[in-house]
Amino acid sequence: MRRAHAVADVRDAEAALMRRLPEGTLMRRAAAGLAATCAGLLGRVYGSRVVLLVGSGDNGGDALYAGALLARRGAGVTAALLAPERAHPGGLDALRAAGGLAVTDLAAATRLIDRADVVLDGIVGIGGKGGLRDDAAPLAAAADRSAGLTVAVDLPSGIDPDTGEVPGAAVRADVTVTFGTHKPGLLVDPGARYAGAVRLVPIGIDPGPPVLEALHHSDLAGLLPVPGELSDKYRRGVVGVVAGSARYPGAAVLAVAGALAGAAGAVRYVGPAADAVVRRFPEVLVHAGPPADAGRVQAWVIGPGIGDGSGAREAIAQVLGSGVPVLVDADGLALLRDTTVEPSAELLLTPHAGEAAALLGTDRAAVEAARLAHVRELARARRATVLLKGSTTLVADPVPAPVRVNPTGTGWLATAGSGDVLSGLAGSLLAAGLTARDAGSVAAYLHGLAARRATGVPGAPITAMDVAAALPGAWRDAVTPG
Ligand SMILES: NC(=O)C1=CN([C@@H]2O[C@H](COP(=O)(O)OP(=O)(O)OC[C@H]3O[C@@H](n4cnc5c(N)ncnc54)[C@H](OP(=O)(O)O)[C@@H]3O)[C@@H](O)[C@H]2O)[C@@H](O)CC1
Ligand SMILES: Nc1ncnc2c1ncn2[C@@H]1O[C@H](COP(=O)(O)OP(=O)(O)O)[C@@H](O)[C@H]1O
Ligand SMILES: [K+]
Repeated sequence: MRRAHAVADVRDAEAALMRRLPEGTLMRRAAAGLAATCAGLLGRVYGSRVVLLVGSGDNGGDALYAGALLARRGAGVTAALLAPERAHPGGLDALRAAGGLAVTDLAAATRLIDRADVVLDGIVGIGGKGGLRDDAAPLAAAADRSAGLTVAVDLPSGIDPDTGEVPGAAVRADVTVTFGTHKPGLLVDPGARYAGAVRLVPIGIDPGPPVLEALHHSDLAGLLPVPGELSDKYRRGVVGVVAGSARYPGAAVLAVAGALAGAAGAVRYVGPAADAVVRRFPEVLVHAGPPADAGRVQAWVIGPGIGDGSGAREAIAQVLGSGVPVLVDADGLALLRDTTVEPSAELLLTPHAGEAAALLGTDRAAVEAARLAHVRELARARRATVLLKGSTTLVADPVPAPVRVNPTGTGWLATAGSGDVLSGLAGSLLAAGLTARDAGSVAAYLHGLAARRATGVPGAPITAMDVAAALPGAWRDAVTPG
């Protein structure tokens, strides 16, 4: 599991450790890790051109000490000082002693950035508030234009470390070297898009429980169910899928395709698209009446393509009161706004940003700009586990617990119907006995992995059915050791 901690906890942990260590130890550890990464990226340090963007805090100090280490190995290092009178004095002395230069003329610095092999962004780190200020923004733009690599110190300056919100201009990094632990803003979009490849340099701090966590490949084997000797199709769990309509039969087929690739022993389809479903998947049990009469299931998936007619309203009331976990997606989410039935078991909602916005009474752009805050708010307000789809899919519980962020996926997943496959898959895992939190995050992981397998490298358009077809391979991949 990859974990991210709140800035306040990082600061407390840093203070606790610093009381036990000689002054400057943590900064030296950070700078050494940073310099090692830069050296690796440069290949040959001697004769390379390195520009440091240095702000007024310790983030700039890290950049200066790392610059000093590179200068000692023969790099030409110049620091552009954004706040000359407040630049970290020890770092500045170290850089000068190693033969590096410091400039305060930011126009001259911009010209140096154009020709740099590596630009180190030490403008601001976890002490940053708001977007980049006016003097720093042109330097960030120059680094973006430059052919050299931009390496962010701790996090790209201008992104909010705790939330991933990007309120103004920000540095776009190719690589981020972060210290001690990940910061939530590095893993959640839009901030994650600015971070590039993230490398963690341990500095010995112990910041306690995380606020965010991402499943790692090695976590999957422990979470995915494996049938035992005594398993039969009912013991493995039956998932009921209420999806599709005469108008949208495809949604039923796609949700069922996802459900069949999950861990349930059987899939029971309920709705008017049974013919289309059975033609494609003869193994599915079908039922044309309401869900209450369909036979036993261990979890329901309801919503994709069901519309908002009276049958759909009746169906959502029935499944919410059924006593088994329910996943609500797509049209089902709109119906949830009017239903008065209290869920009788775990509830997992799988909105995209637009659907989450509608449930919260805000707009899509607001949700996309502050995904972490909105997923938490929706989980609290609806007393449900919420899986917010999109790039960096998030899964939040209604009770205080780290939010899960999905590390797999590709922009090619943004294709019609891929969400239906995801809801079927997650519902199947719910039926197999996973909690809503595990079912949602494991499904998102496998779904993203399947999409990557289907799209290949460097990537090409894929359909939702391609994603479903790639799920068994993704599952095998996920449980293969090492
Ligand atoms: N914690 C740890 O374990 C370790 C932390 N370490 C390092 O320390 C870093 C944190 O250092 P920090 O606390 O000095 O804050 P930092 O991020 O440099 O910036 C604060 C200054 O920036 C300014 N400023 C604010 N917003 C701004 C903006 N938008 N645009 C421009 N400027 C802005 C603000 O100044 P003012 O508002 O007064 O002008 C303030 O003085 C951390 O990220 C890591 O790199 C490591 O060395 C080792 C262990
Ligand atoms: N930019 C993106 N990067 C990665 N994945 C994305 C992106 N946009 C959407 N997705 C994923 O694609 C799927 C789309 O689901 P959804 O919006 O419900 O579409 P549909 O309703 O057509 O099935 C979700 O799994 C979502 O997380
Ligand atoms: K930075």
